[in-house]
Amino acid sequence: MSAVRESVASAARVDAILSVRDLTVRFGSLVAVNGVSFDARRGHITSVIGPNGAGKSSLFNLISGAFRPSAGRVVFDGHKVTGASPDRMLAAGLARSFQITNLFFELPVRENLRLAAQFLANGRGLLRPVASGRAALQRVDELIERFGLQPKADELAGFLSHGEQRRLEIAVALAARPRMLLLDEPTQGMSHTDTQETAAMIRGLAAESLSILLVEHDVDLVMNLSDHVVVMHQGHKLAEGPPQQVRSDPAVQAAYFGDANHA
Ligand SMILES: Nc1ncnc2c1ncn2[C@@H]1O[C@H](COP(=O)(O)OP(=O)(O)OP(=O)(O)O)[C@@H](O)[C@H]1O
Repeated sequence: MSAVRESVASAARVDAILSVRDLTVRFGSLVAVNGVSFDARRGHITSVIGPNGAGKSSLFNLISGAFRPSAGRVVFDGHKVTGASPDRMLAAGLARSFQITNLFFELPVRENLRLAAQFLANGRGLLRPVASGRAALQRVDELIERFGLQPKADELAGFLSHGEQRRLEIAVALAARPRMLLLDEPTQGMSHTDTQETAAMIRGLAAESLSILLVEHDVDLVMNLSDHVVVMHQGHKLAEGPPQQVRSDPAVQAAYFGDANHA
């Protein structure tokens, strides 16, 4: 490798908050994710797209620690976190929001946020304090305002609308001040208006230096939001690059947009 290429490669590495290398997961004879490598840069919105069954959710689950890879590694902020549980990932600064899985429906909105701001789970069902009660309450107030949840703050999470629950889910993921947020289809099941609001919210978070990895079906949303797009197809990485470059890549058009047009 030439000196210039080497220094460019090294600059890219310095800027990467998340590096995925040769990540692979097999389910029996099916290789759902097959040797996938990419970097997500600090403060950027990186998105993973691909047609149905491409391996997006499996990749998300591998990165967030829900699945253990058959091979490959995940490095977050310089630390190897391959196969670490979601709780350990959160403690390291990598939060995930996966549909509506982090909410206590029988508790008020405010209490859901307070628990997430004050404690981290340790994977054995035990909670360890990470912020004082006062600091946690301050964080809760910030998040309630930030996510427009003031009118709902004292309602039970189970009584919120679907869109509000998705918003609260993201607020809960952010309560412990992670440096990176993984989002799996954050606008799934949302109205057009809620989708636009969520997109603006994601953009706002990135503008405040939060690094974001988005796994998403909605091509237009991804193309509008992302700094960098990774396209998956049949478990492999098919292409990656800035949105416009990826959109015009003939292999992507054939494999992805062709399929999408006929979906
Ligand atoms: N836990 C599992 N056990 C067995 N096979 C699985 C499992 N999870 C996913 N698969 C298979 O792996 C392949 C990739 O699935 P995955 O859900 O990762 O794709 P996707 O791109 O997220 O698809 P979609 O957009 O439809 O959600 C599919 O063939 C799926 O059936």
